Amino acid sequence: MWLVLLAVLAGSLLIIWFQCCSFLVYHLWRPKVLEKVMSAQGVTGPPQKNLLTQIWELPDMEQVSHDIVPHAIPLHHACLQKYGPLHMNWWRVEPRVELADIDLMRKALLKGPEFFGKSPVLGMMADDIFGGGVFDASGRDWVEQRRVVVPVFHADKIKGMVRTMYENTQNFLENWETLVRNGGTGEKALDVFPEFVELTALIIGQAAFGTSSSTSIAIVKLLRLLFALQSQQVRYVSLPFLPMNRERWRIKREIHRLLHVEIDSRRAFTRENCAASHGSDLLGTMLDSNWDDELIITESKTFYTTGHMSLTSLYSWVMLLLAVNPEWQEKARVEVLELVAREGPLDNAKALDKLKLVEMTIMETLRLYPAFLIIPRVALRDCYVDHIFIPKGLAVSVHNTVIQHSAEMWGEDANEFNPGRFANGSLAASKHPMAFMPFSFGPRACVGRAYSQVQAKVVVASLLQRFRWSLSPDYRHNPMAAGTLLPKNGVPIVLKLLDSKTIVSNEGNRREILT
Ligand code: HEM
Repeated sequence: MWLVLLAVLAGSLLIIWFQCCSFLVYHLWRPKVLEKVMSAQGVTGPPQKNLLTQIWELPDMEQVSHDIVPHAIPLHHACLQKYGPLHMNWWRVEPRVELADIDLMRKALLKGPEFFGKSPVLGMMADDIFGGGVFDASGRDWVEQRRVVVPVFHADKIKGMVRTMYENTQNFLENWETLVRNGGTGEKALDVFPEFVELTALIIGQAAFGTSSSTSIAIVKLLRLLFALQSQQVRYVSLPFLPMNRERWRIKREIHRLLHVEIDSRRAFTRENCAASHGSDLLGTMLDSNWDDELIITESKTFYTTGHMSLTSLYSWVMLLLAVNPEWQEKARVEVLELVAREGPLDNAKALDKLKLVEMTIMETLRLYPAFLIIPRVALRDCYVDHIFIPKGLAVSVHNTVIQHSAEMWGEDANEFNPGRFANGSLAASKHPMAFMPFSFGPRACVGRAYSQVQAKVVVASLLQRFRWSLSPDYRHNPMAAGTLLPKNGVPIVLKLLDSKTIVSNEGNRREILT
């Protein structure tokens, strides 16, 4: 009996000892070694700081300024000013090399999956959602997952999704019209941010999983709750008995239950119809690839999240920018109404291709308010980025937003809203063809790029076709990087129905629009 107790005690002590050692190695010794390797190359920076805590306390901006870098990532901004476009910094215990030099950024992003992966420190922030999926994975796992999911979001496949996007958007905006009409005053103030969460959720649910609107919205709302709880957990303390963590696990179980129901019903449908395939959408493709249920659930969480988060932010920022730039709102509306009058409903890819001003507006919004402020990587093995030696385990931050706001790249009006700069396409819009990178580039570039570009045109064109809007006096400007760059206080907008069928065309002539 005593011997058993002694053995258990010794075993426990050994485990604790190992854990302490690995904590010391990975959290104290290894980071310092990495820092030293970089400082030997002349790449230095400030002492260790916890950069992640800052965003939650940021006060609102005094006015609607698009110069968001000093506001949304103030410590990074200050360090870039002080130490230049190549320096060292810390995210919690993780040393990182910060890159804001366009050529180094390009070379880092083009590195293959054998060299660069995703950082475990970032993974910790949203592990419940992304952990193990294509957004988070590295190395071979990532290669296999990406091989399966990329074809589903190929530009040619997206053309077949336009109708789904269009119909869902029209139905959704009809509810907005009813709200305005029922208001009695001819206008209605609405925080559009939570509205776009629902719209993007139901589109990704139907386009990628064939799921009903109510289930898609339920899944996305639970994922948002989970994300918020896990971010708080990183912010405070991670203890299993905290009610916050019990709530986290409850929500996670419920999301998994809902996704299991979807997987089972797709399997049953395929069996009952003796079909050779489970379908060509994302869910069908994953099932046909014989992935196990756990991986399908992880990937489903990834796509429900990526499929709604960035687009919700994009539409909110578009509405803000067009509200404070009414002349651009009017120009883009004329383009939409004229196209509809000529070609009928914008429910097909061919018609959407003709929306040039709308496209320029979307690009300018993504330049000023990109979904991700920094693109993170971690070296999976010793390698070089240009002449700089990057030791295995060192994290790398690519400062895409800094470049997208750089006066050197975009001219003195870099922080102004001017969609006109994209008149000749994104490559010619700045001094460097790579300076516009909201979807990143290289092997890990956004999987949902074509999907987003098409859906954004459908949604923005539909908004312009139905409403004229201005900013509510309640709006408080606070772009905050919480997962994606989102408006911390929402975007309350005053909506009005288009009151006249006659508009001024972009050439300045009055023209009848027959819609
Ligand atoms: C405005 C919309 C969007 C923007 C600006 C955006 C931007 C990005 C960026 C910057 C990355 C990181 C790339 C990197 O690490 O180099 C990314 C990754 C990713 N995005 Fe998007 N995204 C958008 C919408 C979407 C949508 C709608 C989906 C899904 C339907 C999606 C799926 C993904 C996935 C799966 C990844 C991970 C790719 C990988 O690591 O291999 N995104 N996105």
